[in-house]
Amino acid sequence: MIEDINCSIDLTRDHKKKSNSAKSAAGQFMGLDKAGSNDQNERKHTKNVRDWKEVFDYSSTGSLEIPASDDPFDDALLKKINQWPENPPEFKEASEEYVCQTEKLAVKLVELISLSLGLGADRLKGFFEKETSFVRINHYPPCPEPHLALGVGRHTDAGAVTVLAQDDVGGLEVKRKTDGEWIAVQPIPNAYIINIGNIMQIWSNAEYESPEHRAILNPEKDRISIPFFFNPAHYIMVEPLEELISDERPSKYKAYNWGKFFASRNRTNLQKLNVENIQIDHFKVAG
Ligand SMILES: O=C(O)CCC(=O)C(=O)O
Ligand SMILES: [Fe+2]
Repeated sequence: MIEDINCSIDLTRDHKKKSNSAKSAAGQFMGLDKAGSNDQNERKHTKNVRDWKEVFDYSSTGSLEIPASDDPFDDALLKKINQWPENPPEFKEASEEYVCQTEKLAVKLVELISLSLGLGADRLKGFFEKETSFVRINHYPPCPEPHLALGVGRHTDAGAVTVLAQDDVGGLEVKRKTDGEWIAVQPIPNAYIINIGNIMQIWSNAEYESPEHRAILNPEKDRISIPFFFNPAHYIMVEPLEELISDERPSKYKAYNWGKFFASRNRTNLQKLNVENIQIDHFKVAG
């Protein structure tokens, strides 16, 4: 992937140790937007090419506590509170019920993954105590020139696991590792797509891998997809689980702070940069 990028941000500092001095900055939350301006109309972009979409985000717990910036020496925290539209009136309740049920599924999946790694079912539970999970409702409007844009550019999901619902339009593609070919993920009615995220890749010391994926556009039809990103607490240092490290299988990644990674991704999602945004490859142990 992106071997030649210099990551100038040091996310390897352990922020839990410094959290006593953290200043909490209250802010509003909608679409990870501290200014409180509803970002439903914002065109997000992945990998510095504008994505052809609008999004609506809400957290599973009603609010999120995350670092105010990706500066490793800035201990300020930001509390982002869900913002709900008045209409349709059922929207808030339906959305909250949706995330409540989806989260139960994500918890179960993480337990099963944990068992599959030869660990106890609850081994990963503690990481999610002050979780930063959220639902994103993606709306991709029809695109008159679909070959010139992407709904979401290629990326891997940053969190632990993603539970993704999509409508019947189709557009999600996953990159096949063997030949780099983009393969369409056909919508299956009433079925979720489960995506392994970067954090699970690292916890499992690459026993699991987070696949690269993207969403292409349709010239005529709107498309909706709804990922639930199951994410740990902001202060968690992400690193391979010690039970999975041995002389035969040394740790493949350096530890990094989840909250700072998250803040960095959010910042670079909103800027036009000359480099691509931060990737877990930056934390790969050389050699
Ligand atoms: O629209 C989709 O199917 C995928 C969306 C996605 O990958 C994301 O929001 O991270
Ligand atoms: Fe994704």
